[in-house]
Amino acid sequence: MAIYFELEVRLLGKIIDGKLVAQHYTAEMKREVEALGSNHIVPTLAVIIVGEDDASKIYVRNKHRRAEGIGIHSINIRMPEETTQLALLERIDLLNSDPEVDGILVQLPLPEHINAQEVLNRINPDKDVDGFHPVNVGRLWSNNAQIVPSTPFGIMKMLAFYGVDPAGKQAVIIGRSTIVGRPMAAMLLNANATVTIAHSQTKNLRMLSQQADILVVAVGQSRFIKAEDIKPGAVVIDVGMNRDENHKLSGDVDFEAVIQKADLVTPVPGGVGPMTITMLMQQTINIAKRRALHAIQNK
Ligand SMILES: NC(=O)C1=CN([C@@H]2O[C@H](COP(=O)(O)OP(=O)(O)OC[C@H]3O[C@@H](n4cnc5c(N)ncnc54)[C@H](OP(=O)(O)O)[C@@H]3O)[C@@H](O)[C@H]2O)C=CC1
Ligand SMILES: Nc1nc(=O)c2c([nH]1)NC[C@@H]1CN(c3ccc(C(=O)N[C@@H](CCC(=O)O)C(=O)O)cc3)C=[N+]21
Repeated sequence: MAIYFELEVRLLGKIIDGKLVAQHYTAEMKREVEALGSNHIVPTLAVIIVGEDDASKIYVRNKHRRAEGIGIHSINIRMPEETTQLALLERIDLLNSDPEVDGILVQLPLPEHINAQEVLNRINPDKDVDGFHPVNVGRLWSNNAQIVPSTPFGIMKMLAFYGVDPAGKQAVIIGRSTIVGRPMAAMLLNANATVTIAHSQTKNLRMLSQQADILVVAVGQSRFIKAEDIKPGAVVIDVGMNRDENHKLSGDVDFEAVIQKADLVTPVPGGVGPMTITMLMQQTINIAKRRALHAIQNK
C-alpha cells in the first residue's frame, strides 16, 4: 500500500508557478530601474485603449499596477469607441516622437472599423514593446530578435526556470495568432525544437498533440485539451483565458486531469498571464536601457 502511494505521488506532475517566476524577474527589474534612475531615466510605457472591452480593462489595470510597483511610469491613454483610424494614427505619432516614452502598446482587440495591422505598422519598431510590428516579426523569424511578443517570451522564461530545454523536443502549438501561436513557434524553433503549428483546419489534431513533448494550447476554449490528448510526461502550457457565466476564469486545458499524466503544467490563473505582464515590463526596461546608452554616447 505504501509503495503504491509513493508511486502515485511520483507520477503526479508539477505545477509551473508563473507567479513565482514573475517574482524572480520582478526583483531583478527593480534593481535595473534603480540603476536607470541614477542616470535620470524612468522607463515609460504608454498603453492606448480604444473602446470599452471588459477583458482589456482588467488586463490594463493589472499592467498599470505591476508597472508602478516596479518603478516603471505607466501612462494609460483612453480613446472612445468611435475614434477614427486617423486620430489613432496621430496619437501614435505623438508617442513615437516623445523622447520620454519607451514602450508603446495598443491594446487588442480594436473596434471593427479600425484596421489593426495599419495601426501596429505605425508604431516605431524601436518602441514596439509588444513586438507586433513587421520589422520585429521578421527579426524574430530570422533568429535576430530584439523586441518580441510578451506571452510566448514569458513561456520561454518559464520553461528555462523549470529546466526544460526545447532542443530536439517535439513541440506542438495549437493556435496560429500573431500574438501567441506564431511567435511561440518562432521562439521554440530558435531554441532548436521541432515545431508543429496546428489550427482549426488541422486534421487528426489528437494524433499530433499526443506526440508533443511540449504542448502549447492557445485556442480560447475551456477544457479543449484533456488527459487522453497528451503524451505521458509532457510539458503542457495553457495560454487560454476563458470566462464562464459566473466570471470564473479557466484555461484551455483540463488541469486536474492533465496534471495526473503530464510532467509540468501551467495553471490558469497564475501561469502564463502573470509572465506576460512581467515580460512586457522587462522589455520596456530594455528599451529604456538603449535610451540610456544613446544618452551617454551623445554627451
Ligand atoms: N495569458 C495570456 O497572457 C494571454 C492569453 N490569451 C488567451 O489565449 C487564447 C488564444 O488567444 P489568441 O491566440 O489571441 O486567439 P485567436 O482567437 O486569435 O486564435 C485562436 C487560434 O485557435 C485556433 N482554433 C480555434 N478552434 C480550434 C480547434 N477546434 N482546433 C484547433 N485550433 C483551433 C484558431 O484557428 P484558425 O486560425 O484556423 O482560426 C486560431 O489560430 C484566448 O483564450 C486568449 O484570451 C491571449 C493572449 C495572452
Ligand atoms: N496589445 C496587446 N498585447 C497583449 O499582450 C494583449 C492584448 N493586446 N490584448 C489582450 C491579451 C490578453 N493578455 C493578458 C495578459 C495577462 C493576463 C493576466 O494577468 N492574467 C492573470 C489573471 C487575470 C485575472 O484574474 O483576470 C493570470 O492568468 O493569472 C491576462 C491576459 C494580454 N494580451
